[in-house]
Amino acid sequence: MEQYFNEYAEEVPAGETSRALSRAAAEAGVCVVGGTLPERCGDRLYNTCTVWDSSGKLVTLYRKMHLFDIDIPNKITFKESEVLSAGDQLTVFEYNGVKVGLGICYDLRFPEMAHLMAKEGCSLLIYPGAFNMTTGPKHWELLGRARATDQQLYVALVSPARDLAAGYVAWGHSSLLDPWGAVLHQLDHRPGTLLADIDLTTVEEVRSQIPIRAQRRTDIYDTVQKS
Ligand SMILES: NC(=O)CC(=O)C(=O)O
Repeated sequence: MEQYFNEYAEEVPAGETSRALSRAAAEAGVCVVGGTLPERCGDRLYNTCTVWDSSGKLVTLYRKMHLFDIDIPNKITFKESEVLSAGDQLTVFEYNGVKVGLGICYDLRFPEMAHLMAKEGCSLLIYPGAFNMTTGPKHWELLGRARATDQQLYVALVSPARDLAAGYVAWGHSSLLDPWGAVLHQLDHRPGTLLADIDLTTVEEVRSQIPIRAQRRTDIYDTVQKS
C-alpha cells in the first residue's frame, strides 16, 4: 500500500486522475463522484473521494476519516494509519436539490457518521469502497442495509470489480439500498454498470411512517458533531 500511495499520490485537482475525472464529468455532462484516489496534500497522504460537476469543476472532496487498521489472524491484517492520515471533516454536498453524504469503505462501519450526515439533510449516502474477501461476504451488504435502514435513506456502495491477481482482492458487489433497507440493485464481482433511478418520496414516506428521527431520546443520548 505504501508503494502504491507513494507512486500514485497526486494533488487535487492538478493530478492525472483528477484531470481524467474532470474531463469525464464535462464530456458526459453529469456529476461524477469519483471513487477514491490517493491524495497528496503537503507532507500528508489521504484516501480521498472527489466530486465533479457537469462542467468538470471540483465540487468538493472527502478524506477518509476512519482508517482501516484491523487484524484478523490468518485472514487479513491491514494498517492504513502507517501510511495515511485521517480526514477530519464530514462532506455533504447538494446536487440538483439532493443532499448527498460521502464516506469511504471502512467508514461504512460507523453509524454515528451516517447519522450526522442524515441530520444534515442527506437523502443519499455514497460509499466508494473495497471490502475484502474475508469481510465482504459477511458485512458489505449487511452494513449497507443497516445504514440505509437506520438513517432511512438511499445508500450506494461502489466497489471495484474483483481482480484475483491484485495484492488486495476486492469483494465487488456494488449495491444500491433503499430507505426500507432493501437491496434495489446489486452487481456481482465482475465489472459491470448499475444504472438506477431513485425515488426521493420513499425517503419521506419511510421517515413519516416510522418516525424514529423524532423519537430519539436526545434527553438520554445524542450524536453530536464536534467542530
Ligand atoms: N478496506 C476497508 O477500508 C474496509 C474493509 O474492508 C472492511 O471494513 O471490512
